[in-house]
Amino acid sequence: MMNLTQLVLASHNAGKLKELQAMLGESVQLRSIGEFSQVEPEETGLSFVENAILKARNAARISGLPALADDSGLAVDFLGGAPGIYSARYADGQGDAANNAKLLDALKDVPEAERGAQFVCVLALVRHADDPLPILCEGLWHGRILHAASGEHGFGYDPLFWVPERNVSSAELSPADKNQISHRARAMALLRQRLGLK
Ligand SMILES: O=c1nc[nH]c2c1ncn2[C@H]1C[C@H](O)[C@@H](COP(=O)(O)OP(=O)(O)OP(=O)(O)O)O1
Ligand SMILES: [Mg+2]
Repeated sequence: MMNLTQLVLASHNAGKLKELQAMLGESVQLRSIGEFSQVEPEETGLSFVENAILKARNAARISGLPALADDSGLAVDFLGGAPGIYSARYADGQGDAANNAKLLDALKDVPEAERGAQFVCVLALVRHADDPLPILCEGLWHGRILHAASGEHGFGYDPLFWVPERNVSSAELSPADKNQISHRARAMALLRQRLGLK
């Protein structure tokens, strides 16, 4: 269907590259879009799907390679699904620590039972920039927002995301363990099926 030995990953997030490459194994080499351009496209979509497609098309255009994009984020029940597609920009571009501080503050007096949240991941694969039929796969991961950060692994909101099936924060999971159960792992399992990868 396409030459899948090399894909460009339409992401400037090193954490995603590491996780996705580990999930794909050695059969497919993920090259970072950072090899081709440092300019990040504006994520103007209103959904994870739209932003994933937009990033994938942009990377395919720049690199000339088939492109995989990951648009993901954290949807918090008490906040009506925010920060959602705006997760990376929640604290106006000040980065992960500021995003986490803002989230803790927004949930300051919210009781345990109302702290439910889910990580969302949409993967989009385009064969070329104008591909009329992108492959789309999504994964969700349900958990709860902790009252304080815990753990050193992962990236982004991982230190605040309590994983009920393991009783630890997602930043306390080993990378291998997170890659078995995360939103990204679920989306990637679907993508592998779609591509006929073992
Ligand atoms: O497994 C995860 N563990 C913790 N946090 C996570 C995870 N997955 C997504 N997140 C957070 C990070 C960021 O605040 C937002 C993604 O935003 P998103 O625009 O998709 O990615 P990004 O800007 O970091 O890199 P890029 O757009 O170049 O792929 O959700
Ligand atoms: Mg982004």
